[in-house]
Amino acid sequence: MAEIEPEASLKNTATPHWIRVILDIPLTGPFDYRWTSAVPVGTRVIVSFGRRKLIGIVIANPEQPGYDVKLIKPIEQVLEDTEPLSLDWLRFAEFAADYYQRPLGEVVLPALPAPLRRIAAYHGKRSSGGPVARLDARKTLKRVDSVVSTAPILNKEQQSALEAVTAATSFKCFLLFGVTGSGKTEVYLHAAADILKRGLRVLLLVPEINLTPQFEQSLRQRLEPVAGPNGVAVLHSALSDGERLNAWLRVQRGEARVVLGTRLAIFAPISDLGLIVVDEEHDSSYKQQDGLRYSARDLAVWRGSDLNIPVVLGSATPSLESWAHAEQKHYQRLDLTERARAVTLPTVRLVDTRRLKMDHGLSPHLIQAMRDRLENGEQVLIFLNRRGYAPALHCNSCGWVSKCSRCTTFTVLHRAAAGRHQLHCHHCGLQQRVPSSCPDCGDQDMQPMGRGTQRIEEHLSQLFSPARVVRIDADSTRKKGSAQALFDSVHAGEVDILVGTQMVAKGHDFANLGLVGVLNADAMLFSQDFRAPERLFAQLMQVSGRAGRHTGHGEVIIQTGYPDQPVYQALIKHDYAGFARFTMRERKAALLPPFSHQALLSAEADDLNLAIAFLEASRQTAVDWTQENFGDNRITLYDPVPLRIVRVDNVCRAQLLIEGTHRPSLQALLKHFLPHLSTLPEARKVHWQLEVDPLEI
Ligand SMILES: Nc1ncnc2c1ncn2[C@@H]1O[C@H](COP(=O)(O)OP(=O)(O)OP(=O)(O)O)[C@@H](O)[C@H]1O
Ligand SMILES: [Zn+2]
Repeated sequence: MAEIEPEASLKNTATPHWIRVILDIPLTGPFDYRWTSAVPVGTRVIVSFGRRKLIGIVIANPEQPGYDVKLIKPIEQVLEDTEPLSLDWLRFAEFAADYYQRPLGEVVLPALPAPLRRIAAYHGKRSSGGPVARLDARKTLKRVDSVVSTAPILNKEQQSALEAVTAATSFKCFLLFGVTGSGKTEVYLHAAADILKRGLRVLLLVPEINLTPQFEQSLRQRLEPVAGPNGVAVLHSALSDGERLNAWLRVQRGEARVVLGTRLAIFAPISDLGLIVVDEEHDSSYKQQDGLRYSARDLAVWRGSDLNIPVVLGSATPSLESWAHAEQKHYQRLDLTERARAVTLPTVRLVDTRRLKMDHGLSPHLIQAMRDRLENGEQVLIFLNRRGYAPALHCNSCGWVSKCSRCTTFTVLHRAAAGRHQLHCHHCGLQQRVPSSCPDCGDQDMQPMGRGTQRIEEHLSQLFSPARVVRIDADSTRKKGSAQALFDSVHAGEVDILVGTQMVAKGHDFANLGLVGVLNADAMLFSQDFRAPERLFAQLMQVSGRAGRHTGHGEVIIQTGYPDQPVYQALIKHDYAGFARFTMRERKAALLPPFSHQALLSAEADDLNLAIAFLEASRQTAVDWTQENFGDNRITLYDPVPLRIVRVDNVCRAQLLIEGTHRPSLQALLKHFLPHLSTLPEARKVHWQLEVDPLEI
């Protein structure tokens, strides 16, 4: 740690000045350059590196360079079109780099909008002064008229949650544990307004923005009267480079006082921060799945503690990690036990499918309940977490099943335009024509195997004709804005039956939706991943929570072949706490998180044996080191294993799980062991990466 040295440097008057710079390259830095004067820490500079020119960030002005003076090149250009990155922001990035075991340059530079780190944006033919100058020249600030909005009066529970949050004048982490529809959003909005009135700023993280544009809209309406017109900036990965740069600059320049964003917004260069909110804190989209594999939720807690400000984590189904913190009183729990609109939680019913005659995957109970609701003018949601027409195509005479040639998976049958079908691999993207006869036996009796959202949509349209059926999943929402249009039509009452994947479960406040039907929930029940029941519970609780939000009397029907499973039994009672107690006991017995900490080393190679050999050698290195340094078995190194889907796009994958009950020891091992891995002879033919606190195993 402490590579960044803000103080020492600028006093140094000797020339030339040595400038220490980090770059986004896989080599261990930092790198020293010279310049005619001191350069403030956090400044972006253009330097040459080998034959390339790169944009880097100044982290120190050392008195002496780190290597031979003769080798040190001058900086090419000091970029002054933005303020230097602030010291507290750099400290935050340094923590992330250290914790997730990545070089600082690979954390800091990717966190900036692309034009600020891309050399072509400055040296290209049409760069005219760089991206910031170009943007400022073009910018005509659109004035948004602030609408005075009507905030509902908080109920007692909301009010006391709000008071707890706004009373915190130093770091405190709150777990806002509120049932679905309990009005957590209102608590965030009121708390945010209070913080803004004190002249401070607010960061609000949500799992998804594109799916809930209404949320962005109501946030603007409610907070712009306090934050100022254009006082809200939105940051997420679907923005264009220009939009992202614009929002980022507004945040850095202090024009935007509220930042609403997805996980990447945790790296927003926001100063005078007074509150961080993480909505749906259990959601796995807070975890970045490539590059720097960070958890924005965990980083939010660190940032809050570093800045000494309150942090609010909200959920109806908190992660067991956060729940454990609350149990141990590290976090303060704030409970919202009732729905804000004074309506009841939905009734959850399990339909045991084992002895039933099903119609295209639908039980008679579900069909009848749908009829009743539709007749009553209410909307129905059918939840099935499986897109496509059918999970595979199958030959009835020889048993052949459609498989991907590049991955160890089935290919999924999709209905393409004009009713034609295609086979898609959901892992590598391969698309194939449907064979007219079985490739193995030549028989023409090929049938779809199982059901996806498209097939259910097709069947429901026939069964409930003329009801208006709409499907919302990754396929039906590929075009920009199409998800919003589809959700708008649901809110406008132009849809009777909504079929969807987990996209429909998150955060939507449907006014007229009375019934939720859940198909094929069991698929997640017997996964090898120890977190599968936790995820299943959260998902089903979320989707159930869409029923009866405004009018009450909502109903949820879960079709299952295993009604006795604890997950389902807890769901019918809306008993998150009971589920958590049960699951926590299991985790404790097996010493799994949150009772231990994990890291996952994964390796990819053309040949599975190469990946395993590398992991085996890595394991040995780690075993030797822990024996020598700890002399005990406080760290467990499991055997390397192939991934469940071992080959994807012709690359074989395996992983090594490292586990320890004492986080600092685990961190010490990782720190020691990573630099050795690339020197292992077995490393030559593999790609490897390390993930700290993996969510999926
Ligand atoms: N104090 C209040 N009085 C009346 N209505 C309220 C109040 N607070 C919130 N609401 C309304 O209750 C509904 C549910 O609120 P909200 O969507 O914030 O719940 P939530 O806790 O985020 O739920 P979920 O976790 O299911 O997404 C919304 O329609 C909201 O406008
Ligand atoms: Zn494939």
